[in-house]
Amino acid sequence: MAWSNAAFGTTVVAAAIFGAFLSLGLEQYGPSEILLPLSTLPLPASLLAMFPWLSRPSEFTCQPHHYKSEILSLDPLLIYIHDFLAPAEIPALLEAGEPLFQPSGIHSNKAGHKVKNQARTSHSAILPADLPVAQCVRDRAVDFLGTVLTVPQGDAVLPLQLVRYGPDQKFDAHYDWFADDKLPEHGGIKWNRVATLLPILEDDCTGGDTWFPNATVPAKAVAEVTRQGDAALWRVHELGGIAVRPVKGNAVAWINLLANGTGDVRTKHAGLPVQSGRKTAINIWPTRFFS
Ligand SMILES: O=C(O)CCC(=O)C(=O)O
Ligand SMILES: [Fe+2]
Repeated sequence: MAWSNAAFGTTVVAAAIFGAFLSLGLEQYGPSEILLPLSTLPLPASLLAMFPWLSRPSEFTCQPHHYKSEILSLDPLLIYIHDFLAPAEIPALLEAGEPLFQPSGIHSNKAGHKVKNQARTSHSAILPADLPVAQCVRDRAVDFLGTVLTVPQGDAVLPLQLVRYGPDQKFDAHYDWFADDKLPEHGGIKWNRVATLLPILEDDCTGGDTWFPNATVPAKAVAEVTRQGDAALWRVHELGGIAVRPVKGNAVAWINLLANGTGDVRTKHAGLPVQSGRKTAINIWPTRFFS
């Protein structure tokens, strides 16, 4: 037997500790969410030597998704996605973004430069493209969009951008797509945003709805949300269209480009001012590059 008594003993103790953590984790979180809590526990050095992946907090195992989607508006197409984010993804994304927030910009020219503008007073944090949890969310967005995207043949999802609003901060009505003559360039290649997915990370706020002034919904749906009152996920806006309430974990998705590749003016939207508290969302922008 090549194993020494000491090595055997260490292994048994380590396995026992690992088993205890595992059962604790399973009870509290269920099998799919165990990796994140485990990686935050102080673990003995012998255990870390045997399972080095436990010591890397940036590691993240993609969570199985449980989202449900429903169409909010056909004209333009707006899709509401319940539980787009898995619960363990939310703190991991916020933690990664926290040190990276800067005043949000607006694209000013074709070179892709951004400038500050009073129309957009939020803060944004661009997450590293190789952040494991961001890759999980990005891959889910690609799956969700199905045939809308051709990844990797020409389309891509840009690094996720967190966007955060405090009191009185907002983003006035705008489009996420660029007009043909204003397409930004990356390394000399023009690009445009095919679609937008906007999942919510923090909803502890009043105000902060995402308003789609051109969205149309059938009268029966309006009657139903009116009946639901404050519990409704969206409301009819006094100036037209619908305003979608920020709800942690849920998302709204829409398609920015028409089939002919030009921008859809019906997708105009605004991040209405947060009145109190804080709202944080993710801009997921599946992007088409024109070679
Ligand atoms: O925060 C919102 O509700 C909208 C954000 C948005 O439209 C954007 O960042 O492009
Ligand atoms: Fe937008």
